[in-house]
Amino acid sequence: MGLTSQSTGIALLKNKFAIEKKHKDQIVIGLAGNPNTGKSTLFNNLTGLNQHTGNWPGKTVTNAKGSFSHKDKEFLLVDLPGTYSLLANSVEEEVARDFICFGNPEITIVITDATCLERNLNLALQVMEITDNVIVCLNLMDEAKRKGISINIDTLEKKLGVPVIPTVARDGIGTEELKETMYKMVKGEIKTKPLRLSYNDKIENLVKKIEPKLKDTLGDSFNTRWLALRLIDGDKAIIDSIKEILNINKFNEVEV
Ligand SMILES: Nc1nc2c(ncn2[C@@H]2O[C@H](COP(=O)(O)OP(=O)(O)OP(=O)(O)O)[C@@H](O)[C@H]2O)c(=O)[nH]1
Ligand SMILES: [Mg+2]
Repeated sequence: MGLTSQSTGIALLKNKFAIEKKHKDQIVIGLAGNPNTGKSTLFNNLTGLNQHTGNWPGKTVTNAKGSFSHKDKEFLLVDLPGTYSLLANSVEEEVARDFICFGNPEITIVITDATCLERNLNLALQVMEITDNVIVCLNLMDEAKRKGISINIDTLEKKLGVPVIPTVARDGIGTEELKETMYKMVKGEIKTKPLRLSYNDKIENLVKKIEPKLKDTLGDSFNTRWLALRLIDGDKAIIDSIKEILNINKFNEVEV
């Protein structure tokens, strides 16, 4: 048996989180957000009756996916479990994080509650550390308005370096703008420059040492800077995932 990319640990890990597409041109979009921010409402607005639910492989966490078309593109939307962070403190956080990191969605939309933006931006910043292709959706804008909260969308967009779209998902407001933004991002007409946290010299030096080794092993498929930071954190779930890749590789080499 030859060692093909299909039989390596990297491919197996990717397959674990890969979303089954109806056809290869479907564009996979992850929908992340804190609990109760309107993710499912937005998911229902966008996908209507074209939905399927099941479970994430090996987990009791529900996996809802649905499709919709906009212009000449078809999108496959994945409603991720509601989480406050991606630190993998719970099975929901682990699923959301592993999907964003290993499932390679082309875009991740972070739905935030505009009435308590500060808390919600924590998750958005974590997602923006993993991937460049992020859209921040400011939902519950009606509630924010009722509470006298006003948000300067342009300033927020400039600071975050990714598109920010205000919505009232319950009334379908902002959905068209969101679809158009996804479309333009896929077409390469919108370029992002996500705000990234910078760490002290000690950590950055460690990243410089670890990242090339990860690149040698994993190639360009994953965000190796982010993985290096997790290793420095001593993040057990990520260490296990990387061990899984290495063990499976060794196993395949024996089989060849
Ligand atoms: N006022 C207002 N209510 C909204 C809006 N979007 C969603 N809701 C309501 O907020 C509640 C929560 O919405 P869901 O779509 O279930 O939120 P979720 O993020 O999927 O929640 P979890 O899956 O439990 O994390 C529901 O009662 C919705 O009708 C909005 O823009 N404005
Ligand atoms: Mg939901």
